[in-house]
Amino acid sequence: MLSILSGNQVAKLDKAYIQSENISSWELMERAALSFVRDFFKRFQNSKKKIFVFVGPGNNGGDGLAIARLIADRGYKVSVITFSEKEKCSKDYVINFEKLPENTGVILEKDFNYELAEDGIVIDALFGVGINRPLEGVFLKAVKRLNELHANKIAVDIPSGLPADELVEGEAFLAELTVSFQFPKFSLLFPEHAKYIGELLVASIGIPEDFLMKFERRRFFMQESDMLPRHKKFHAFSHKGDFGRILLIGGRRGKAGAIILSARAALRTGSGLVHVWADDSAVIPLHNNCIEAMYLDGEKLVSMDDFDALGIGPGLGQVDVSELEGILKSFRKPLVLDADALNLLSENPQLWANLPENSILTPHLKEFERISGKAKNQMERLEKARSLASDNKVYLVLKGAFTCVSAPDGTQYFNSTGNKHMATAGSGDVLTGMLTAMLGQGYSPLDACLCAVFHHGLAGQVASKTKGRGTIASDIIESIPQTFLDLGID
Ligand SMILES: NC(=O)C1=CN([C@@H]2O[C@H](COP(=O)(O)OP(=O)(O)OC[C@H]3O[C@@H](n4cnc5c(N)ncnc54)[C@H](OP(=O)(O)O)[C@@H]3O)[C@@H](O)[C@H]2O)[C@@H](O)CC1
Ligand SMILES: Nc1ncnc2c1ncn2[C@@H]1O[C@H](COP(=O)(O)OP(=O)(O)O)[C@@H](O)[C@H]1O
Ligand SMILES: [K+]
Repeated sequence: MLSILSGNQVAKLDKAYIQSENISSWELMERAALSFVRDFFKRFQNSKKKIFVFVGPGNNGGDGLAIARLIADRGYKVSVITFSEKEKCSKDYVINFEKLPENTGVILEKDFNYELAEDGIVIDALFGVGINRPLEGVFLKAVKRLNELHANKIAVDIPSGLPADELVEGEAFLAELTVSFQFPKFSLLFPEHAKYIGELLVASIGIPEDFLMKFERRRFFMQESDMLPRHKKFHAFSHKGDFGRILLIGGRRGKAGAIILSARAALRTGSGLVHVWADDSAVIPLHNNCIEAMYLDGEKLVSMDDFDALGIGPGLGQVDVSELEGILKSFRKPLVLDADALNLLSENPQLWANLPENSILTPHLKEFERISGKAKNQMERLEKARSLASDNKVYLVLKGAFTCVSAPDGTQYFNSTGNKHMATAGSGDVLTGMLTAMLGQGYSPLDACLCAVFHHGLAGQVASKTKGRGTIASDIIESIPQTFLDLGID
């Protein structure tokens, strides 16, 4: 798994890796620059726009100089704007400065009049993870000016001004694209920083995942390569019982849609048998929209033990707390709690005691706030999520961009799939169905969380390729099978 290191671990990582590989720090910087340039040309190949690279005094500036050289080598017109005399800059900055081709325009800040082409491309290599105070002086002036400019703007490693692990103070570069090296810096995952980051790409510089794990094992960024080993394998003689018999509870008082979405998502995730326990108002919509699911009247339910997994909450409404308490007491395996079930939990904290260990809770930000109180910002929210998961021995799936799965052992896993088009009614119900399906198939709760969250995001990406902002939850469901095909999981 890909670890997310804190900014102050980067220099240590760098040092250990170059020692173990017997390469120079310059070579590692060259790899970073090469991988940036690869992503850069995916977007700007054949662009006639003028390119301006703004470099700071440290290794982020060094990256910028190497990037300027590599772009200029391909015949593009590049200007470098630097703010510091060479003597005050890092070793690899100096090496790369001296390697700049002669046709690169180098402008020292004091000669710089800030008349930049509106239709140019700006590459921000002022500061990376080594920033240790808010921007001020000439750097602040430059970033403010660049932020007013209608040019294409790309940040190297992290938009200058953002600290690697904390919330920004003051000004920062507003990028449309951020190419972060090796792993996303923690602060790039905060919703508060969305406007600075634009699209986020993570560019490998070749340091293996297990090498990163020597430095950090508390925060991970989920990768496609993590999926295959976590998925369950079925064989030629597998029967529908092996694919799980699940029960979804919700869809009460005219809110059938939510539980139908969950049921359809569970079936598309490969669930063998899907039962829906709702009230009478759901019978006709269920039969019309999901003929594969079985309707169940709670009155006639004999034993919960018949089910491999249970998902409860979508469209459940405000049921009596004793009903939820009864269900929790009679089902002793990990289950999935979402939506109204989470609201009941927040209003009736005594229910925590009845939650089976390793259950999965899937709040969005508002539901999470009801459970755990207001948080000042995402950092505080993530800490609350971590404590809630470990104090109560549950998996907490805090939904949103970069959904975070907090495990009972305190580890946090951030999702790398999904996009803004998933912010549509019912997409959370889809996730509940997928999670319950995987639990029912015998995935461990951790594997169910990681696989369901990852595939759910991928399905959103697949759906939005053709539907864009018109993507609806049903499109996400219909795209689930493609995600299994794409990842080679049969
Ligand atoms: N292993 C990896 O992942 C690799 C990482 N690589 C790259 O290295 C980058 C980290 O480089 P880095 O450590 O040299 O820090 P960097 O961000 O350039 O800034 C430090 C300089 O800025 C200064 N300074 C700080 N704040 C300031 C302020 N507000 N206003 C003014 N000055 C300020 C500070 O000096 P100070 O003033 O504190 O003495 C120092 O001179 C990383 O982000 C990535 O791009 C790749 O090359 C390959 C491998
Ligand atoms: N901007 C976004 N980027 C990625 N995923 C998103 C984004 N917005 C929402 N999602 C995903 O969509 C789902 C929305 O869930 P939720 O808010 O519970 O929706 P609903 O209650 O309508 O079913 C979550 O899984 C969330 O991670
Ligand atoms: K930068």
